[in-house]
Amino acid sequence: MLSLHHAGLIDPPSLSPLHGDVTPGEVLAIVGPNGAGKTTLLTMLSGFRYSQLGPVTLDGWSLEAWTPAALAGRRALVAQFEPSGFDWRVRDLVVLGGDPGPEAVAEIMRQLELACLAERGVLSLSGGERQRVMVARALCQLAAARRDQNRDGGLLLLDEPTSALDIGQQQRMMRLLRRLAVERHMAVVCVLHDLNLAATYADRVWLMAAGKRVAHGAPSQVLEVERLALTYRVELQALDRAGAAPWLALKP
Ligand SMILES: Nc1ncnc2c1ncn2[C@@H]1O[C@H](COP(=O)(O)OP(=O)(O)OP(=O)(O)O)[C@@H](O)[C@H]1O
Repeated sequence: MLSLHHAGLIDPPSLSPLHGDVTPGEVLAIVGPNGAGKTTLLTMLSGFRYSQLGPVTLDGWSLEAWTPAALAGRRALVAQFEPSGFDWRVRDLVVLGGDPGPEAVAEIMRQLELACLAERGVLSLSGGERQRVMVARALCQLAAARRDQNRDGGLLLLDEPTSALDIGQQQRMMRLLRRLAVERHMAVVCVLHDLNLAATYADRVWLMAAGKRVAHGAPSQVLEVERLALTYRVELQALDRAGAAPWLALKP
């Protein structure tokens, strides 16, 4: 379990103290306007940047206490902008962070519809294809560690993993993330700009604005039209869906 104990940052960008847990088996969506601090928060949750206030702990240990190798076996980050200098073959790139073996790699490639792209150079791929490759790489990293340590779980952090995907791929990506949480007992943290994806697939939502978490809870509690209108400075209309968070649409 990942826990924040009044964790935050002082340096610009600053993050106001946050308290809370991210638990295995759940999908947590982090939403908020541009510049709200979502990527900064994800960087702190992943241990690439340490909290300057209270600690962030993973399974009871401060992230600072983890060695890079041990941490790489427990959490994987899919960043918003991945370096793409070298024209890796897709098959080689996906196992760069860890190789879980041919069967597991083939399964991950199948899940992300990459099998037919395995021999291609990554620079020749479309934006959406490349985005799926980076998710596959993170899944291979965690699967390799799970196999070596003979356990389930892991923390998967993704920064806007659907930003380049068509709606079909968005649905398949979000369904995959849900399955990984439920069936593999992973904790999935996902920065999303699409509030309807957050409403449909997340168990909980954190709404960020100006470096602060301004609301958190179930999607139906957090994603209220009035709150979003104020936070995003947007005019929205909500279409009711029985038992679920309303479907949000821009007013013309
Ligand atoms: N090194 C830095 N020095 C000063 N300000 C920074 C630095 N890095 C980021 N910022 C600022 O901190 C704020 C939060 O950035 P962050 O990338 O976390 O936002 P975000 O919510 O992920 O935004 P977006 O939705 O546009 O991706 C932004 O205003 C950004 O310009």
